[in-house]
Amino acid sequence: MYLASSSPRRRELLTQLGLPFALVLPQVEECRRADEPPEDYVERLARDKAWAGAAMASQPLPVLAGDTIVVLEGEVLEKPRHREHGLAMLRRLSGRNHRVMTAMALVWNDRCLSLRVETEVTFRVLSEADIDAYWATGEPADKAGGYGIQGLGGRFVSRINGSYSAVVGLPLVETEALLQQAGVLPD
Ligand SMILES: Cc1cn([C@H]2C[C@H](O)[C@@H](COP(=O)(O)OP(=O)(O)OP(=O)(O)O)O2)c(=O)[nH]c1=O
Repeated sequence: MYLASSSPRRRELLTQLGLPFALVLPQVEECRRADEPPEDYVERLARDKAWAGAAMASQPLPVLAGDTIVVLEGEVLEKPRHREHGLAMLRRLSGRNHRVMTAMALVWNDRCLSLRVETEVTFRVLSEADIDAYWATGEPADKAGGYGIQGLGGRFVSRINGSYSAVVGLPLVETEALLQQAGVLPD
């Protein structure tokens, strides 16, 4: 199969499912439509990435793609555009709960199956020094919500309710079930 993703985290997680895959790297514009609910947006992006990946694939094999967003009080926090944006995101996440939504899509035989997983994450209160020092590590820059639970950002997370692998970018249990449903993996 193919994984349509440039994310090293998705690559590592998919490896945990134990099936061989090749990469395709489609470019999909990530732009939320006016009034598009976050739930629909994240799933649309995953589907767009999978279809774009299928259009590039050189062999007729299944194509898997995903998207992750952070949602705070109905607002979508994507990747920080610059330092101030990243710092502002971390200030907003400080001492509060947010939801991480990850959608996965699989295109196979001209059909697309998709799913969405939601996880609740609680941050401890962050000081300005915490936020400054974390930004300076470079870790937040390419991550939805401006943090990585699997890295240095993990020390800000006081509680998680849901799937850890979904927060990192690829929900293992649900993705395995999706691949089984499509017949890519045996039941
Ligand atoms: C919240 C959170 C996000 N992330 C990452 C997962 C995703 O890689 C990234 C969100 O961006 P995405 O747009 O979902 O993915 P991507 O651009 O990195 O890769 P691609 O579209 O090519 O598949 O944020 C973490 O690694 N850890 C976390 O704790």
